[in-house]
Amino acid sequence: MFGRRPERVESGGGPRAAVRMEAVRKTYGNGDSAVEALRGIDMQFDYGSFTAVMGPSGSGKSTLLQTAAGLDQPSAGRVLLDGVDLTGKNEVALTELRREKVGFIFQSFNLLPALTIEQNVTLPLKLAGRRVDRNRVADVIRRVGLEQRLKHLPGELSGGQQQRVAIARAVVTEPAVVFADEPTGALDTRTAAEVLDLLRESVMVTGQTIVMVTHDPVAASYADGVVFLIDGQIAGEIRNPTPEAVADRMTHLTALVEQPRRTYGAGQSGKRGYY
Ligand SMILES: Nc1ncnc2c1ncn2[C@@H]1O[C@H](COP(=O)(O)OP(=O)(O)OP(=O)(O)O)[C@@H](O)[C@H]1O
Repeated sequence: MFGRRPERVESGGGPRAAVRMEAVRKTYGNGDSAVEALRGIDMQFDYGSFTAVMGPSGSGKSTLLQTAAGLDQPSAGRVLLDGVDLTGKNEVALTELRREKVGFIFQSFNLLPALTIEQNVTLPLKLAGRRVDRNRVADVIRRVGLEQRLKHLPGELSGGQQQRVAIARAVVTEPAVVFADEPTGALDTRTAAEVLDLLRESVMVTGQTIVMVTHDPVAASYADGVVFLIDGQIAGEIRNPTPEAVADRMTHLTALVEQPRRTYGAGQSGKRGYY
């Protein structure tokens, strides 16, 4: 339904990562006020995988997403996006790379209110300087079930419908990876399930790679795997997650984080003794 795309392979013929993070560190500020948001992340997101990123508040999920997407530069280590090393690239080059290789879905939809649904979905193609194939745009909008709404404005749609437009906008350029930041955070349970079904479908049918930050174990269970962060480090992984397994792990991790806070009053930049 989403149309097929050729599998991306390395010159050697093996599968390649849509995103690879090598020893990535990110420090905000300096001196006494420095916060180590990421403390040595080594991981990769394979083509065609759907990964949820979870962790307690302040564990570094947003920072991981921003560095993986080339929205922010690591303080150390490197990020390869669709095989391209982002290290040392200036803002203009990063913007071009993002337009070519990345799609975004946000909790708050972030559609442009004065543009129609069709124009919103077309925009990433125009920004990337690509030829706009109206049939293709219509097809992507049809796949998210909004073909009757092409000429409507976002304000005329429900939250769930707006998020479906955002999915169409994110996949229209056939990006190497879609980053979704709490995509169901503003939706009721049933609408959230519809949106997650669509994300899952784009992975199953077109091999879209998706990295999704979420606080919701049910949302995470739609992914192939869940990566857990604590204090800017990877604290484990679950393959083929169920909501129960994810919730259990989160309860355990949150207890680990809160225990030293209660005992020592450590701040978010403080070193904690649970490793
Ligand atoms: N721009 C910034 N300047 C200074 N510190 C920051 C900045 N952005 C994030 N931080 C800090 O880095 C750490 C990780 O933050 P991040 O937002 O990545 O965590 P998170 O897991 O996404 O949190 P939440 O679930 O609450 O959104 C936190 O201690 C946060 O306070």
